[in-house]
Amino acid sequence: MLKELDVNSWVFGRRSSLEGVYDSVSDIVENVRKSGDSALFEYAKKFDRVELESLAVTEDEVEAAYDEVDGHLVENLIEAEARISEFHELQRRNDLWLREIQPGITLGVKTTPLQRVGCYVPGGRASYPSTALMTAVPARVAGVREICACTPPPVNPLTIVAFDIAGVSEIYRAGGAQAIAAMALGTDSIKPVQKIVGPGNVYVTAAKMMLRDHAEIDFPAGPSEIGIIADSSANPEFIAADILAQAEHDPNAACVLVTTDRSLAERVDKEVSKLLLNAPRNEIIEKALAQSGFVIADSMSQAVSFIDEIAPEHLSIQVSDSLSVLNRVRNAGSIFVGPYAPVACGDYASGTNHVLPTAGYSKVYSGLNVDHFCKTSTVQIIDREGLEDIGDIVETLADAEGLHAHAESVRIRRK
Ligand SMILES: NC(=O)c1ccc[n+]([C@@H]2O[C@H](COP(=O)([O-])OP(=O)(O)OC[C@H]3O[C@@H](n4cnc5c(N)ncnc54)[C@H](O)[C@@H]3O)[C@@H](O)[C@H]2O)c1
Ligand SMILES: N[C@H](CO)Cc1c[nH]c[nH+]1
Ligand SMILES: [Zn+2]
Repeated sequence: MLKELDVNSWVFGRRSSLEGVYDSVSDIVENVRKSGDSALFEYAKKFDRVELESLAVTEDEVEAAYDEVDGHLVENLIEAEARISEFHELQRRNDLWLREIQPGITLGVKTTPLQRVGCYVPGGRASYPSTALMTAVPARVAGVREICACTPPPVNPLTIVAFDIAGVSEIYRAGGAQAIAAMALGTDSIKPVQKIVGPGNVYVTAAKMMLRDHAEIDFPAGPSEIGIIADSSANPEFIAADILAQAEHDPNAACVLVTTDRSLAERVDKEVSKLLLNAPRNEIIEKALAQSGFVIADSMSQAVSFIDEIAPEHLSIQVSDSLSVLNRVRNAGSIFVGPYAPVACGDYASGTNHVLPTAGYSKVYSGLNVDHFCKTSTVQIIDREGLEDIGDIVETLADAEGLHAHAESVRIRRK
């Protein structure tokens, strides 16, 4: 079931799966640009098989959603929200910090939340109330005033409840590339946003990449991935369970086991086949496993460098000296250390964020956090004494650049 992989060609294949949908996504974007709301109604019928009556979810519908869902589920959502909020509160920066660098010169940084952001919450092959929390809670913690959200119809009432718990002010029934286009370009019903965050399938991710001139984005957060680094001390059943857990998201999901022990790879393979027999989403999993597999490394150092090349969305460390691997590894969206840290804990309830870069992008992007919803301005407070101190440098360098007016703006004050 799991085949041996070549790291380089696997990494290349992961990136190119997005390129395959750019043409169809650009048609969808153009249609939303031209026809706005009516394109959203049309695509809901075509892709989600829903005849929409309206795009916006009303306050009455939010109230009705609470009546529809089991109270026990709501309690669990509230508990998860509290854990996610607590971890994200720790990430908040001071609104303003100032430090006197020398007499007369004080420098600092002022942090300002974005005004209006859009959260995309997937809903094609599964519904994702947890992602409603993961996208909106950091925005709320950052202080964003207007948090709008799009998710494909029909919208699960639990997702509506999760939006409400997280503090979302506007919810729209729109999915896929068309939802991203609507939030980036605006339609009659959906006011454009400054930034779009949230995960989705290849269509959603391609649309985010294409519309970056109109709305800033978090990063490409496409089909789920797990990388596992393991040695002979690892439990093959636990590893197989983690593989299935990410594979069940999407036929384009991918799982890679990197190990120094070939016999572990064989045992994991057997466990995967066993677990698959009772997996309700086995059709999706089998497709995802077709682009998954294992890599045999000669040493733990080589295993770490393979993981760094793969740069997985999630990394599970299943080795005897896990802290040494944690210290050495550079590229992974979120890292799960030890046999009792399944990725599913981060998906729902440890408090960390599950919106993470995929397709090798954890080499350059961080997972979703409070900073994604803020921007900073540097500040300088300079008095006469401070200006006297740095005035010569400014005048000299400005003159050297031939920028007379720059130099003069200092000279005029020092007269
Ligand atoms: N990286 C992360 O942080 C993260 C987190 C959670 C989920 N995910 C991923 O999010 C994805 C969710 O995918 P999903 O499909 O369930 O939901 P989705 O909401 O991303 O996509 C559903 C939408 O895709 C569009 N679509 C479907 N087929 C299409 C086609 N042929 N052409 C154009 N558009 C089409 C439709 O508009 C539909 O509403 C999975 O890949 C999952 O692994 C990633
Ligand atoms: N594993 C997903 C990120 O790739 C997040 C998620 C949501 N629900 C379950 N899992
Ligand atoms: Zn998951």
